[in-house]
Amino acid sequence: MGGETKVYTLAEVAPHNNNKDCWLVISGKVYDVTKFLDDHPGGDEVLLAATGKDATDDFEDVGHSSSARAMLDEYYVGDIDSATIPTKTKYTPPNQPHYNQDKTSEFVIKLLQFLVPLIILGVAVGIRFYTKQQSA
Ligand code: HEM
Repeated sequence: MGGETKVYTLAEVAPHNNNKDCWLVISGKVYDVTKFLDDHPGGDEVLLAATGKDATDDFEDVGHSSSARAMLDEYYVGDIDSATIPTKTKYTPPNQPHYNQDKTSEFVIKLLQFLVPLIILGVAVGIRFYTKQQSA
């Protein structure tokens, strides 16, 4: 009976971002929560703040109950074209071997900074000791 699932782009969903018309994207699905705004135990502001983006993390971070999850069906209007959701910025770790190499030379420099004055001091004390002995 029902027609095909409507697939929305994020650009189509994003304008539904006010208290007269509020759509959310959660776990790949689009929900029209306009009628739920006043009833949401977490308040309407958090829902409005979660519009225009993938609100999955916002929804999950709250740890919604299973009854809250069951309510989702009621507001379902279609699916989101996931290609239109900007992917999360991938963290690319710094070049590891190079980074390690840098660390090693940093360590050697620190060690030298510590050792060189000690060596100079040691040599100076040695010379002083030696010359004192000779003149005595
Ligand atoms: C259609 C989507 C949503 C539905 C059906 C929904 C439903 C509910 C329900 C039933 C509760 C009561 C506690 C529970 O049963 O878990 C709740 C609490 C809450 N919701 Fe949502 N929620 C939705 C989306 C969101 C989003 C996108 C946010 C954004 C952060 C959010 C934030 C909160 C917060 C902060 C509470 C806690 C309120 C409190 O305990 O004081 N909700 N929600």
